[in-house]
Amino acid sequence: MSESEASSLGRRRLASQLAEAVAAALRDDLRERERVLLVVSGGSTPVPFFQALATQALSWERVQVTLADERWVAPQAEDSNERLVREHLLTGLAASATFVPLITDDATPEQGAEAVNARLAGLAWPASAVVLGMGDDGHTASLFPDSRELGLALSSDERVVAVRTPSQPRPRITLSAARLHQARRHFLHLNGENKREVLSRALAGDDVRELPIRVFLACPLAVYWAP
Ligand SMILES: O=C(O)[C@H](O)[C@@H](O)[C@H](O)[C@H](O)COP(=O)(O)O
Repeated sequence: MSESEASSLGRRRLASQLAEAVAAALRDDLRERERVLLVVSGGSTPVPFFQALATQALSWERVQVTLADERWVAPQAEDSNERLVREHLLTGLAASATFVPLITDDATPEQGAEAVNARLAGLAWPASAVVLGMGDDGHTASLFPDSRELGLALSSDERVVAVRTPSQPRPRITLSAARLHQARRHFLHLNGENKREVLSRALAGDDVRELPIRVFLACPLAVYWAP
C-alpha cells in the first residue's frame, strides 16, 4: 500500500469513527428529546464523514441539520456548503433529516441575516453536536482572523453574523461563537500535518483573534485528527 493510500485509508477510518460518535450522540439525545439539532461545517474535510454518517441508523426524521457557516452563494453553486450537505449527508438513511439553510434570496448576507436569525430561533437548541473544521489560518466556521467582523462574531448574542474576509472570495454568514457554544458536544475534524501544527500553536496560546479556533479549546472538544 502506498503512503498516500495509507493516509487516505486512515482519514476514511477517522471519518467513520467520527460518524459513529456523532450518531451515538444523536441517538442518546433522541431518547430524551422529540427533536435534536446537528450543526456541521463545510469545506472538503467533512465529505467522508457525511457519507459515513448518512449510513447510520437513527430517527433521522426527528433530526434538524444546519451549518456552522455558509458562503453567500446559490445552493447549486460549486462552493455552497448546502450543496455539499445535500449531496453527501442528506442521502440514504439520513435523507429524512430536516435541513435548515443559512442563506436567503437577499443579495447580501447583511440583508439576509435577520431572516436567518429568525429561522434558526425555532431549532432544537442546544445542539446535540457541533462539528467544526479548521483552516490553516486557525479559522473555524467563518470566524476568520482577517475578517473585520471577527470581533462582532466573537461577542454577538445574535445567532448569525454576516462576515467579509479579504482571504475569502465570497461574503459569508456564520453562526456566532456564542451560538456555536450552545451545544452539548463539540467535535473538531481535521487532517494533515499543517493543521496539527496550527492546532498545537492554538493550544499553546490564548489570543482568539490570532487563531479563532481557540474559542473552542476552552470547552470540552473531541479532536478527530488523521495525518
Ligand atoms: O465554509 C467553510 O469553509 C467551513 O465551514 C470552514 O470553516 C472549514 O471547516 C475550514 O475552512 C476547513 O476547510 P477544509 O476542510 O476544506 O480544509
